[in-house]
This record gives sequence, C-alpha cells and structure tokens, in this order.
Amino acid sequence: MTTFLKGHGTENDFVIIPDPENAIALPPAAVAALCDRRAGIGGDGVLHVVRSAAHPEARHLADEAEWFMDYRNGDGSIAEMCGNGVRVFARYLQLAGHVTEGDVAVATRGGVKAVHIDKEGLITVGMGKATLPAGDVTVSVDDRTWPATNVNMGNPHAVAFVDDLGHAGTLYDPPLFAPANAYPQGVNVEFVVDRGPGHVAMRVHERGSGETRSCGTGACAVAVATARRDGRDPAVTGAPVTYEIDLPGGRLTITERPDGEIEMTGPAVIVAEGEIDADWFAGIETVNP
Ligand SMILES: N[C@@H](CCC[C@H](N)C(=O)O)C(=O)O
Repeated sequence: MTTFLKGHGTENDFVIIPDPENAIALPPAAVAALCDRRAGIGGDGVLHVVRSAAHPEARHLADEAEWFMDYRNGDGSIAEMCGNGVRVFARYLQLAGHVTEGDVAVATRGGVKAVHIDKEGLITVGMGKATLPAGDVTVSVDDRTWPATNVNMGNPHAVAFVDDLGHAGTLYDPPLFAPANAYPQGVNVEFVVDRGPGHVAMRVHERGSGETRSCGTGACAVAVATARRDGRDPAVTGAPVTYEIDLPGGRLTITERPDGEIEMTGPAVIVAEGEIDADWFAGIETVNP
C-alpha cells in the first residue's frame, strides 16, 4: 500500500508521498496522474519525502539534513525549489514525529534550507539569496505588455508590475515573452500590484503547474523586485526590508536582510491522509502514456 497525505501552504497544494528509503518509482506520468484534480488526488505538485542518504541527488547533504524534499511540479517536471512546499514538508515531518517544533534542516535541489516551526502555526524558511540576472524581457497577456524583472530564487522568476491583477487574464495559458528564447528552462511569472507601503498583492503562473493560489519562491522574487523598484536595498542601507505579500490563497511575509538572506514566513497545513489504490497506481503509465 502506498500512503499519501494532502497539504497546502497558503493554498499552494501538494500530494505528499512518504518514502523514506526511496522505494517508490515516481515517473512524470505518475506525478501528473496524482496531481490531476479530476482523475487523481489533485495538487499543484508532489512532495516526495525521502531520507537524504537514500536519494542520489541528496546523499551528499545527508550530514546536514536527514530529509530530502524531492519536489515535482504538477506536470511531472522537476524544479529546484518550492518555498511553500518546504513549509508543508516540515509540517509533515512534525506530524509524522520525525521532528519537533523548533529548527529543522531540509535538503532540497536548491541546497539545505533552515526551517523554523513555531508554536503559533507559522513556519519560517531561510530561502537563501536572490540574484537578478541582467536582460531586458517583456511579458505579454492578451493585448497588454509589461517589462519584467528577472529574479532567481534557485528557480527562475519574471516579475511584472501591473495596474490591475485582472489584466493577467485567465492565466490558463502561460504568458508570452520577448525575446521568445529568454527562458530556455521555462519561468514562473508573477503579476504585482501595490496595496500600500511594504504591501503588495500578486498572481502567479507557475512553470509546470499553471496558475496557483500561492508561490513561496515567487513571493520572495516579488519582494526583492519591489524593494529594488522602491529604491530599497538592505545591502546598502544596512536595515532589513519586509514586505507583506497577498496571494489568492493567503499572505506571506518576506524579509530580506543586509547580508542578502531572505526569510519567508507563512502557514502550512496537512488536511488528509489515505492510501493510493494499488491497481490504479500500477496502471498509471499505460493510462497516461
Ligand atoms: N510553488 C512553488 C514553486 C514550485 C516550482 C516552480 N513551479 C518552478 O518550476 O520553478 C513555491 O512555493 O515556491
């Protein structure tokens, strides 16, 4: 029997597959089938919970972090990092009794993340530093085009400031870019409006998942792009900069410190646990060639 759990962080939702010894095959078709909201369990992505020592991509991190978040997007593709996913991953580790409140290290493809589980239900993640790759890029939806800021949070983001979040349209399809070859590895696109001092709202179209109700790495990218637009750089002023980021699924608080390290704080909830039907799971590859 294969156990699964379902959880979310500000409604960025995940199918969680506990697999300490890395014994469960998760080809892209299996991930896509699990994430299918009509024919599967449903989620924006999968959190495959594996001991670092048991996974070839994380074995070298086993001394620093016992657990590896093998994150997959909803279409089965692999991503370097998932900010909401790390919080939900830590909440699962706590629920399963693998860790207790306090500090936990989680291995990801984007390196080891320092996670703090607090008593009030919030979880803070050390997300590392942002880089802002050079390059003039525009993002278009329907007949509107905006300049975008490139921000890399371990994974790529393009942040566009808009007058109205409705201008991002349905986001059923990925936004278009110019130049068209700007993101050979694909990109997550954030649309941002101002809400007040240190406060913005955003929508996101995620690489490999479509529009989601929240994106942690995206919120960090938005905080950094907004700070630079506002002329606020903690490395220059020596003072941390904090933004409240409203997403369709809730609020994340992002702080960038003078050394460039970014912290993200938000909720993480486990909502269900169950067993995957063995015949269905075994048949996925033929059902979803
Ligand atoms: N929702 C995530 C980001 C997941 C990865 C992203 N779709 C990508 O392909 O880079 C988050 O909370 O950061």
